[in-house]
Amino acid sequence: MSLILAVNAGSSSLKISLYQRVLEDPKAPRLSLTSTISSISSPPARVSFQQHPNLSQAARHPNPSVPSIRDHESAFIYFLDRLKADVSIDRQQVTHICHRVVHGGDYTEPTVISEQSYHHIETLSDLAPLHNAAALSVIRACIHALPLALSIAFFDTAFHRDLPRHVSTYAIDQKIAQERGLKKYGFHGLSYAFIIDMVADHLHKDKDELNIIALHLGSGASACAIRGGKSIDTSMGLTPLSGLPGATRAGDVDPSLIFHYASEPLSRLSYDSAMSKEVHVTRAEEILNRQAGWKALTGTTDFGEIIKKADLSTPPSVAIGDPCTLAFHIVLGRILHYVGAYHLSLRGKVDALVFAGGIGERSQDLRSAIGEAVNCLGYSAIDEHVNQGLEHHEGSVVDIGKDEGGNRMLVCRTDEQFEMARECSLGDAFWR
Ligand SMILES: Nc1ncnc2c1ncn2[C@@H]1O[C@H](COP(=O)(O)OP(=O)(O)O)[C@@H](O)[C@H]1O
Ligand SMILES: CC(=O)OP(=O)(O)O
Ligand SMILES: [Mg+2]
Repeated sequence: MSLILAVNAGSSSLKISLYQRVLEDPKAPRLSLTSTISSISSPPARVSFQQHPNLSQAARHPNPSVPSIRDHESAFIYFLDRLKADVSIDRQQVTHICHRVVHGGDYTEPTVISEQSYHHIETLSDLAPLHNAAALSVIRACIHALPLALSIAFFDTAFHRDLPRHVSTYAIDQKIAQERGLKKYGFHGLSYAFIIDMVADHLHKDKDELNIIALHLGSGASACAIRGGKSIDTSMGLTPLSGLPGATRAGDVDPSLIFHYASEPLSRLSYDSAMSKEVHVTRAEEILNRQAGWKALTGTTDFGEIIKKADLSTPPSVAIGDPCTLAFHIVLGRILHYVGAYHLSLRGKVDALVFAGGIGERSQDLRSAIGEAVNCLGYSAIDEHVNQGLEHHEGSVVDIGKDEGGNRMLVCRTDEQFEMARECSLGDAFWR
């Protein structure tokens, strides 16, 4: 039996799933166990560890906190210890390990980790300061613990490889842009690839005829306009900083803001934090990636907490005094900005608006507020009964719209680990 381990180092979490490859049906690897270690960036980290067949049962228990987890590497080592102690799986059966690597630069296909590809990912660390170095620390730990397994990197950027040139090009000197690879790359691609598959299936449409606006809203948040199953625009850019605000990321600001924000010179410095020991980021990147976002506005990275405290009945036109209400409206307003723009990019031919990610899947209040605003564009009104009780609905995609006449409103329980395991299982080159 071949086991595929899929590891997803997000900015605030480490999600790991173990699958069995099914020879007769390689596009459907079978889940054996899954673990999520969340709040890594705002300790104590919380851990869920669920084994098949008790997956949904275990999900109902609160996740215990584990103070010894300080970063992605210690989170992964904790997972390996649990695997050894709690599960009777022979680790030698893990033949393939899939790693989500956020920035792949000009690598647009899944790539076996070698000295050369490792170095390539390392050189891109400055372009994904919350991600690439963390993923590399887990890759090293994996190679150490499971030296015989094949480690493969799957890139978030790959999905956006065919962005139209006028979308991916910044209005700067093109000679410098090309020499240094300064363009819009886009991220959350594994999630968008999964979403397209699941939504096409749900709507009984061919993937290459599917037009959707997808919102991946988590600690990092992005929007994507998808036409004919392909990304035609997305809100993140050269790095995962631009576009929507995130837990600790500012999202779009006037680029000149940073020169007025910091009083000290913005010199290059070696940033030594528990999250990413080796990344060299400028002070500007440090401020905009780690000291901003809704954490800077409210003191918490947890958007669920913010929504609980916000006064959602206050319309944004009224002066907002309280930070949680302000943070909620900033996030809502920026999301609507992209939905409106992408509705136009797709010339109004949109099959569905899709919510995904930790916040998109869990925040009924944010979905309600977005639903109310986009109704004027022909999107179906939200069925609050379904929207508020999503946990009672099984499956990867749930319709939260009231009528099937308008553009559909869907929630997709995205699964980047499954997407990697599927691509790995289908990739003949990895099984020779
Ligand atoms: N009930 C909830 N309502 C709204 N947001 C939530 C809720 N539970 C968790 N979240 C948010 O989801 C985020 C994690 O999303 P996720 O997509 O898993 O993160 P990552 O970006 O690390 O992959 C948390 O930072 C938190 O803000
Ligand atoms: C690209 C990105 O921001 O990813 P995540 O949301 O997992 O941190
Ligand atoms: Mg994520």
